Amino acid sequence: MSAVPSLTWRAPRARPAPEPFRGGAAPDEARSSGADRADATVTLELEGLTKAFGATPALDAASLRVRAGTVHCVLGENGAGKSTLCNLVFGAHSPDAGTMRLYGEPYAPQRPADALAAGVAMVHQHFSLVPTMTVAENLLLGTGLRLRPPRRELLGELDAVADTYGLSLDPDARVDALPVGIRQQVEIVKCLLRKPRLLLLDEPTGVLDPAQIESLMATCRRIAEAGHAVVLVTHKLAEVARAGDEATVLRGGRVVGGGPLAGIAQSDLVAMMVGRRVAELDPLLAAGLGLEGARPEGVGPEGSGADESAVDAAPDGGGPPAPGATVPAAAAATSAGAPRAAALAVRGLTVRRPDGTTALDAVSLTVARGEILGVAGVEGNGQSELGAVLAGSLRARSGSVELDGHDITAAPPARRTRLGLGVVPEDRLHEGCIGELSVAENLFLARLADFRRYGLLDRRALNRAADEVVAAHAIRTEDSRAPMRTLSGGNQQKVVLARELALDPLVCLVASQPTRGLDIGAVGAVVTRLRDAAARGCGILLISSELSELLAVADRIVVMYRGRALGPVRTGEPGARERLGRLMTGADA
Ligand SMILES: Nc1ncnc2c1ncn2[C@@H]1O[C@H](COP(=O)(O)OP(=O)(O)OP(=O)(O)O)[C@@H](O)[C@H]1O
Repeated sequence: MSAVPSLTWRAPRARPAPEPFRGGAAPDEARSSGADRADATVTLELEGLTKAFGATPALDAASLRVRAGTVHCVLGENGAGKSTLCNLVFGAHSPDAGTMRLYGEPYAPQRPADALAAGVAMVHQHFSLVPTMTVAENLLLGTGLRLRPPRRELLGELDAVADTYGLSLDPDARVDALPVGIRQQVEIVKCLLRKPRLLLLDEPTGVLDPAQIESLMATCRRIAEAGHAVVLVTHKLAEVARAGDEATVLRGGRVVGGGPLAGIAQSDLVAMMVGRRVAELDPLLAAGLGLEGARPEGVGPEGSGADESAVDAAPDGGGPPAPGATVPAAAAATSAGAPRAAALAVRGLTVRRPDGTTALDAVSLTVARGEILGVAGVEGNGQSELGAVLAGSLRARSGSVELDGHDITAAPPARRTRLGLGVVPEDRLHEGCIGELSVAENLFLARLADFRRYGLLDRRALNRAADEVVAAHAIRTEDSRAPMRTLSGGNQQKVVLARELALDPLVCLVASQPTRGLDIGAVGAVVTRLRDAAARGCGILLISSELSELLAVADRIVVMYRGRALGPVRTGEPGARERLGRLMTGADA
């Protein structure tokens, strides 16, 4: 284990007096006069805020103060109550007990419209845009019916946002044709157009690429420097370091610590988040958190002997280790010289988008048994389409896909699953699970027939089996019979991963952004499970926007650039990160 990568908190900033939000006046007069009367240095004050969902205590007597002119980070494990806190402030839920004050005035929003009228805007974990409408139509919807400005005015305001924050959008693009990172930017711009005094950002960076994250962090700083406030929910300490002034850490719904970041050591912050002292942070965990320098330069998984001659060089011969064989992770990737069977072979995949542009351009790649092949790239270069074609939800124009020697090019998803293809989709909520079904049903979605007795579903056996998986994967739910939609975002992700990793047989796992939204401990657990699966002979295609994570986990990495698969780059070779960076920007394409 190596030491925690060095990370310095920024010094606290001088706090300028609140001033009108750049680009326009406050939405209503009452707001600014309220602010004048009250303690202008505190934007939001929560006192004893409590919320339970049935028997589940989501937030337990939480108190915190968000000062004007600051970015206040809210941190904690999956299910700690972070989204619940934001939803209470945004009026999406009502507290069971406790009080809120906004700029010193009593504040009790009954619905999001009340919060918006008070100058509080929120970017949710999950998208709230209408996919079949254009960006402009969505933004017009976002302004509310009463104050709906004409399109001309909207375009002017979009220009102002672009000037101030560097976030420019094509107003005529249809939302469903946009990559997820750009969709998230539309959500953010929708909030900025409201000129909020308090912006709540609930894990906004999961779908953003590094440049977009940097631009969002700069946006947070600009809002704070204009005297307003941002509540930033994140699992990434690098973002806390980049943009935060103060932090509050939640665990099990309770505030367990926090304060100005200048006065908190990073190790103390991590200890507060996970509930125990962590002397050293595993580089893999650090990578999952987006901390740069998590792994020494050019050092990949030990002894990686994966074939690096060409993207589509298919190893042949050499069977997988026996299922369940306890091969150390590094050893599975080793077998230097011994060619290994292809778990997945993709040849010449070509996909065109509805607008005629090329999403995949003759992509060929091979994932060997026991290998973790990473797929890197700036968002929107074909990674999503590659994942969708492999999952069977998108048809390629030409090319072929073979799983363990079986042609699955035109196979429906169920046949792919039967043959041993696990899929963790990018959009877990809409494609990975069914919100209205129970956690247990979601965990065994493809295997419900195994629990049939006398033609009926043996729910008791199903729930018992689910309880075991829930415990093994540290999924936070009161009951495995609870509807999936009641789980926190990170816990939904854990369910999808647990289900796909339990497939039998599991020949290949296509995992798109599998650690997105996971807390510090869960990222480490996922990385370990992926390595264990590879050690058992499963091939893993790991599509991730976290280059550090790919460098830490994968044997080889291909880069998607304008629909082409470039590379591969072996993670162990010196200068791997630089080479990948050049491929991602097209410099070496
Ligand atoms: N609508 C709901 N119905 C039932 N339980 C809920 C609901 N919303 C949240 N919960 C529960 O409240 C607890 C806190 O959830 P919350 O979404 O606030 O966590 P979080 O800290 O945001 O987690 P994550 O990092 O995974 O997003 C969890 O146990 C969750 O299952």
